[in-house]
Amino acid sequence: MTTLLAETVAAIRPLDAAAMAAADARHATLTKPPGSLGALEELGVRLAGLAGTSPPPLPEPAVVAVFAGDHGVHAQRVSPWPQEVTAQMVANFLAGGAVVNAFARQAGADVVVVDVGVATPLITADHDGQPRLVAANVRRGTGDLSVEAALTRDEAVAAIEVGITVGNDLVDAGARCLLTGDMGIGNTTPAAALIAAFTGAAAADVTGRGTGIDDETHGRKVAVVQRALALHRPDPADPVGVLAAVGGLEHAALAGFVLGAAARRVPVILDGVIADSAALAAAALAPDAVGAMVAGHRSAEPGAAIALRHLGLGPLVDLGLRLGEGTGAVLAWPIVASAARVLHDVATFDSAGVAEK
Ligand SMILES: O=C(O)c1ccc[n+]([C@@H]2O[C@H](COP(=O)([O-])O)[C@@H](O)[C@H]2O)c1
Ligand SMILES: Cc1cc2nc[nH]c2cc1C
Repeated sequence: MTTLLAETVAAIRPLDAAAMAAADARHATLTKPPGSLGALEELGVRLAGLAGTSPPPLPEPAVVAVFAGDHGVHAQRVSPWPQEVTAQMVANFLAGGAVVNAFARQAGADVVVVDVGVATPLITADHDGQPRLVAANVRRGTGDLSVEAALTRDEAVAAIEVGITVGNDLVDAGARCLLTGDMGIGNTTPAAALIAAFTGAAAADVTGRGTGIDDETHGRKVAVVQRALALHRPDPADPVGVLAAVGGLEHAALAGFVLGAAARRVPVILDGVIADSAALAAAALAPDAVGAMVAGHRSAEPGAAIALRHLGLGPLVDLGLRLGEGTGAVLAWPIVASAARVLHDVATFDSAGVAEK
């Protein structure tokens, strides 16, 4: 391990039990039947444990970081879309025209785009006031994981450290909630391989329809994931090795982004299956990182639910989304903020003069 990754992992600590107990006790005094906010109560308590204080700080401002990369496994025809769409969508994010931009404007979140592994040099116009591009390309696309390692170990570590650095820089600039986003044609294939490697689930159970593929393509995609697992025999006790063998540049960067958030004790809202697969790598590197994670939504991709179950996280939103870009995380952010705000704003039975049962 190089210094930044090792330092970041070493800085990740368990949730603060005293702050959690204080938030729990405060919930009991608020003008609502005990437990009536369901999963939001557990979330508010967890936010307090992460911050080490009750009530926890409001998770704002929020920034969604969209990590973009390309995939050698695209050559196996696992996605119906041409690889150039990755770079073209990066340009669309920067121009403010993608779904994540619309959702972020609606919610009041900022968008940054990170080129960690796009195959072609990005030609982007200067759009005043629009999302920023972080140029941090580690490699112009991965190797084809069905025939070779996707990345070298050094490249995997470099991509993880891009994610840590992006997270640190955003927190230094004032962000108090980090949201994951991804863009990469073909990236649901390495996501499936990572989820199989870290959870032990079968390739057929974690491999889905991605952007929308027919039965023949899906059969080929399952076989590709099986072949990759048989070829590399990834060892979940060696998370960097797993990311290098069957991962992707954006998956590795997202793992680092999650670790960075956990080390800085800022909540990180996971988007879809790509973030969920990266979160498994982050949890394997630092089990206490799970305390900082919030499952924004349950992607329609079948590996997502399997990954979230392995992490012990329940999704906040379940709308059948399968877009990526950070869209599900942005939709979940106001729910996360509401869980924190309850502990700030809601009157107590005493102060409001409401009778208890
Ligand atoms: O977020 C998800 O769960 C999700 C599910 C299916 C597809 N995607 C997005 O679609 C692209 C990958 O799909 P595919 O079929 O090319 O592997 C990539 O850009 C992802 O952001 C994302
Ligand atoms: C158009 C398009 C937009 C996307 N956003 C995330 N993944 C995507 C894949 C495609 C194909």
